[in-house]
Amino acid sequence: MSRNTFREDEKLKESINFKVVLRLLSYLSPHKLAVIKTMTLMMVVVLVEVMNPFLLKLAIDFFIERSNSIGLVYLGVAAVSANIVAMVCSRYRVQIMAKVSNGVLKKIRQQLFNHIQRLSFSFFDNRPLGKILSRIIGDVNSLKQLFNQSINNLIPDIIMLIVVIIIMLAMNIKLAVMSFVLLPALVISMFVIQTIARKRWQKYRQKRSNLNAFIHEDYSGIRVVQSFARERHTSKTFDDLSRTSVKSFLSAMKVSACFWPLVELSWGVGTIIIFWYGINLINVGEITPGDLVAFSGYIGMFWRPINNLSNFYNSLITNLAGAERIFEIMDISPDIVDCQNPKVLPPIKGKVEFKDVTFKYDKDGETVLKKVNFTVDTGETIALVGRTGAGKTTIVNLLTRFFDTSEGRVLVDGYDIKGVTIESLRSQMGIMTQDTFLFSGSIKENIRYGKLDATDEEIIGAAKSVHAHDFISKLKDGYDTDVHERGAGLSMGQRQLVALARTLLADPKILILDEATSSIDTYTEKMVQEGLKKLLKGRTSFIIAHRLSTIRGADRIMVIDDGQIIETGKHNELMEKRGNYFKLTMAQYKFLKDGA
Ligand SMILES: Nc1ncnc2c1ncn2[C@@H]1O[C@H](COP(=O)(O)OP(=O)(O)OP(=O)(O)O)[C@@H](O)[C@H]1O
Repeated sequence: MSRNTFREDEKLKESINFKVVLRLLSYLSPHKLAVIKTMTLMMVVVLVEVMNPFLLKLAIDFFIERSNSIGLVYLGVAAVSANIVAMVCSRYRVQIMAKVSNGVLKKIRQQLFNHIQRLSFSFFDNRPLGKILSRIIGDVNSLKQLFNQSINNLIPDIIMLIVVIIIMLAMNIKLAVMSFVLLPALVISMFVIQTIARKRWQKYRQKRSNLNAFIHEDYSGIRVVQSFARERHTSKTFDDLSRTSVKSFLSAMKVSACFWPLVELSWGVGTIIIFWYGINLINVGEITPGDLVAFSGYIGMFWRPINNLSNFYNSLITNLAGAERIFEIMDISPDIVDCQNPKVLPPIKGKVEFKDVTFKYDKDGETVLKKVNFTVDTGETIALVGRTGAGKTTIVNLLTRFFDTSEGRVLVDGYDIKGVTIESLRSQMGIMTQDTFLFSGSIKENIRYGKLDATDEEIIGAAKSVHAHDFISKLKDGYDTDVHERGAGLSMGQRQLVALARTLLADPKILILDEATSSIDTYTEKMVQEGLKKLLKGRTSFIIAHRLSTIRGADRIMVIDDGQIIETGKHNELMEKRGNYFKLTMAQYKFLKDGA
């Protein structure tokens, strides 16, 4: 999936990629038995269908002609019975296939979901969420059509076509050849129509995907849209995208609509030719009237699979593009993975070391951290300060292995974090950022996310520690109060208190608070700081805060500038030094004073 926004069309493939076809087919291998069953049932259906015109010929030429009504009744009963059997087989076949195709799709969707969850931040940073969603939902659904069509129609159609051609040739070569006269012209026109239509349908998909991406982006940023009163502006963008999408739909429809009339015309003209030529053959005694009636039945059976096959070809190309996009995502390896034979990080104490750490987000991009060195002892509280864009968040992103160092090493309790499993590393860390995300569900469930087997007492204990208990108890349903996705329904400060309780419940040995308390008012923050003080005991913690008043009590303050640590010390030491920290503090103090 290419990196883009709702303004750009995704690149789509034009030809059939057989590797993709094989990869798709491999999903059927656990269902071999079901596929064999379906094929057998389909053969029965095809056999009965092919038999019908022949039975009609028998009825006309043998029984009606000789006025043998008893024979006719027997033949009728046999034909009806055979068709009932075919109907039952057909129904059973559809049931089996529905089960198989849904099983396959469930597996693909699950694999895709699991895989995307493991992908690195950079994947999500570079792709609109709306487009990712259309992969998981839209593209997987389009595969359903492909699976159903290929197993339900493709094989029976091919078998039907071959059998019908053989029967027609066996019945009368001249009449058969006459039936095929229109075929080359039709195949060429179908091919032309399908090629144009396919391109247009692809265009429509691109436009629809852009529209999805825009809707998602707009709704995610709805607060910004409304606060700037930009509804009219976004409605216009929506209207433009929607109009383009409808336009591309209509343009594709226009071409596709030519398809059926063409087939029906060929079918009709073909049948007229057969009757005209057939009557001549009857007159010279070369065929019987029964032969002609049977032939007209076979001609329908001849055109139908041709039409289905060309439809299938079209759908194959269109839907394969969906499959390709799915596999393209599945083939993206996460940037951050466990090394070969990783160790499981044992329960840690919390010592952290950065050794000559250099880092760039992009290979050719700017160096964001330059040979950073520091050691943090177990239980120390470190504050990272510095102007915006200095590299503070990047430092903690490296510690949590959301990104890997470009050079140098990060050690936790002496273990190089690249040598241990990501799960054993991150499960011992608690990370809280400013954009607190709460899931839909009760407050209790949200706190329990930190420790899935936590008891109610533990949950309440954690909430009390961060002073969240008071406000939660005042809510109508207390801890069972429902919060909506992202925490709507709670104030920003309340959301952060819940998130703090969640993080503390996880009992991490290393705690990272990245602007985590920025939305808590000074009074609440004071309480939280009290609670945190108790809980930070015995934990190594990194606090990033622009509000310098919040980090005064830190054991050590590291001032970051341009990817380097330029000052280190306690608040008082740094203030006395009158260096960068002093300047930052004074600037903030002046700003607050002027603002007041
Ligand atoms: N995902 C990313 N891809 C590319 N560059 C990034 C990415 N994240 C951050 N950067 C760049 O890295 C530099 C350091 O960013 P970082 O987020 O570490 O700064 P910060 O000190 O935490 O800033 P702030 O106080 O504003 O949060 C910035 O120049 C930023 O533009």
